[in-house]
Amino acid sequence: MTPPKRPDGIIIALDGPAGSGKSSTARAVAARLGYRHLDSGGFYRAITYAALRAGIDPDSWGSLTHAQLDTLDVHGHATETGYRMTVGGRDVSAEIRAPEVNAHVSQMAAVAGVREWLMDALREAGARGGLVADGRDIGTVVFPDAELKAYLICDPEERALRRLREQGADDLSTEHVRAEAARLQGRDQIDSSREAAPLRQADDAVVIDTTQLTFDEQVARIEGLARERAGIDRNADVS
Ligand SMILES: Nc1ncnc2c1ncn2[C@@H]1O[C@H](COP(=O)(O)OP(=O)(O)OP(=O)(O)O)[C@@H](O)[C@H]1O
Ligand SMILES: Nc1ccn([C@H]2C[C@H](O)[C@@H](COP(=O)(O)O)O2)c(=O)n1
Repeated sequence: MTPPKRPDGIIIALDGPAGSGKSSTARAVAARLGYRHLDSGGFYRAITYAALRAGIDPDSWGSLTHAQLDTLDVHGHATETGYRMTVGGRDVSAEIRAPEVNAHVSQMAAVAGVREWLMDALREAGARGGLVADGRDIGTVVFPDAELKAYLICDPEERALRRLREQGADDLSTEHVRAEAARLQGRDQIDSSREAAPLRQADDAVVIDTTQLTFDEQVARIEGLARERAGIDRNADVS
């Protein structure tokens, strides 16, 4: 097995539709390997939050210039385990998960200029390796040379149920679950049909259907593949 060509370890790319388990799995795999987790959706969310807060009309987002994006003062700060998003120097970890951001983030992520503007920051995070990055285009565009690519899929109603449970929803009726599944599929439709870096499976990705898996099973599966690709045994240091 060829040793990793990056000083801190391999890059693991996790892509897939909304709510398929990417971020939670990426965080857990990173913790097990002692790697950093990059939640790339958090960057798109922080830009969306900043633009809404600045009162920029969503209908004009398509023509945002790099200079305008700079003035939004959006930054991702590396921590021991991942990245913390700030806007205007303030931590916005909670704000970027708000319903208003959920409703608009796919629109922002479809803007080619925004994606270009963000690319350096995302690639910088992987410069030394030792990274588990999740998103929609990580294995296809951001890190096409990632040593391990996994594409997570899951039945829409199961994704909806998991999302509603995560939010502590009282109403888990079929009707409510189906409505949430439709919302998730609406986001998938925008993410996969846009011109700029659409959501799609990389040719060399391992597809993992999480519908029937427990969380621990999917984490163990990816951890195992990562250890194989990094050429290290289970008990050894992965870096
Ligand atoms: N196998 C599983 N069994 C049960 N729950 C799971 C499983 N995998 C993930 N989850 C839960 O599903 C929810 C969605 O997972 P997560 O946020 O990781 O998805 P995601 O793909 O990153 O979503 P998004 O694209 O919207 O950011 C979380 O509450 C997570 O804990
Ligand atoms: N690499 C990425 C990451 C995210 N997006 C889009 C997809 C969603 O519309 C939005 C938020 O992502 P989430 O936090 O729900 O994973 O950002 C993308 O286009 N490319």
